[in-house]
Amino acid sequence: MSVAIRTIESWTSLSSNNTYESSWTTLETVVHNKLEDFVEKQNILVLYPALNEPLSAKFYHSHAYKTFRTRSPHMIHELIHSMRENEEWIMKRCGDYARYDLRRVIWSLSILRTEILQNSPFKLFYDQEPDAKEWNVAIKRLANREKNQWFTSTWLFAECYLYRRIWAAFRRAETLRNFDYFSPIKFNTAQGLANLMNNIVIATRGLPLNQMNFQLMLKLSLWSNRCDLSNTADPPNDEMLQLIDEYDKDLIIDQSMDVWHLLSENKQTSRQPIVIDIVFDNAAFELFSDLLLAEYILETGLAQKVRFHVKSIPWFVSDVTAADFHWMLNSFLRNNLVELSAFGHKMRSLLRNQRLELCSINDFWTKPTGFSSMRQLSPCLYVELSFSTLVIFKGDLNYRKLLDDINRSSTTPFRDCFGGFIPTSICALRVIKSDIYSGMPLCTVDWLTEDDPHWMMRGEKAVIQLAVKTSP
Ligand SMILES: O=P(O)(O)OC[C@@]1(O)O[C@H](CO)[C@@H](O)[C@@H]1O
Repeated sequence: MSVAIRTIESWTSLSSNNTYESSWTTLETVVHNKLEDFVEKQNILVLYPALNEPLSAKFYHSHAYKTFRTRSPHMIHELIHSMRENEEWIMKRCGDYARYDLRRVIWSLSILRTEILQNSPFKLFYDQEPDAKEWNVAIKRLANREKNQWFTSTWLFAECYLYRRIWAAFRRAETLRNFDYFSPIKFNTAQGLANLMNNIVIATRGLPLNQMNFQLMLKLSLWSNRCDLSNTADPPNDEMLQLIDEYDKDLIIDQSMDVWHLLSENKQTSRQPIVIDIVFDNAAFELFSDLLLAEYILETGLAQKVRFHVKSIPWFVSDVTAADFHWMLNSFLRNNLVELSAFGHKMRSLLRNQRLELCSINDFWTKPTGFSSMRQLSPCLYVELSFSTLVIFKGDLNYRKLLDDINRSSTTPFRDCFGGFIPTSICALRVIKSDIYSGMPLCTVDWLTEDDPHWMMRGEKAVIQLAVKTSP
């Protein structure tokens, strides 16, 4: 969006003979015609996503289309800007030669940006990374079906490919191969929120075990998903904790009570130590609120262990990597704010006595596939999850992967959309940021869309959904 705004501004300042209004109208027509050209040339269908098909940018009225037309090119533009702006800082971390490597990386990123805007075919990976072969097989398979371009392939494949390409550009550079290029934005955001996090720590000390408090912690973790850094960059509200009840009006499906019943009944009956998994989404505030939820679950005996899952490479801008996790923990430990620092010490001791566990890195989480293929592609991970009482999937992308990114009718029951993926009971905490749904009340999506065709991209509405795995 802001890329378009910049173009508009520079154009209007050049055409000094025109009034602002007429230049604006002329420009709108130019932009519109250009868009029409693109739509026609690239065979974009001026339709909403087709039912029962995977989401794809080939549908003009879709978030996928918007992603590759504006969001992703803008994200790359911002990344280049951030690399330039942080050059000195990067050189301090990665050595003087990083200056030259940065030039090459920026050049590769600009090419990537152009490829998206021109809807070019996907290129193969020529790097030595263990997953390169697998990616190339998948790309060649798509090429055979003429679906190997940004706008014609599935959205999930293309967007995962985008982040794998960005990673490849940095991996090729000797001094930058282990540098997380999204870390400046993740670290700065987290640092700016220290006071808010400290206040929330104070307000949540010693919360007794009851349904209300459990729902509060679960919902805090849910609404923190509003604060990803790729889609909704708005900072969390200072009064977030106090506003949770008010946010209920935006909670379209709220199964938090069912989650409570599942866990509290399990606490009474289980003879085994109870394990719960959280598949993280975003770093900074969302990660903090997920840690708070884990702490509450352990303190109140709803589980004896909570395991965390992170991404193996920098992903979708703000997804949590192992380095982000450790960075955040250390930043708490070193913090001058007493309660935040005490929270850091508590987390560290829970990790040391293995009541919290950061699971070993698994590259399944960054594969361009939905979770229905986990059993086949990553059987050990599937088995590991099946020992858990509940897996909590955070965020929009995990939700899309749960549904295999297929646009089913919005009222299809949640569990019926998993394509057989049910290692254990599954809870999704998702702020809606894309055009895919399940288990929605009849007509809800139609009514919301009638009021505001872009509601699903705004990250204002949310769902808490649960699929219980019953014993065979
Ligand atoms: O997963 P998250 O952080 O909640 O969602 C972030 C997001 O930008 O990533 C996805 C792809 O762009 C979208 O589905 C979504 O809008």
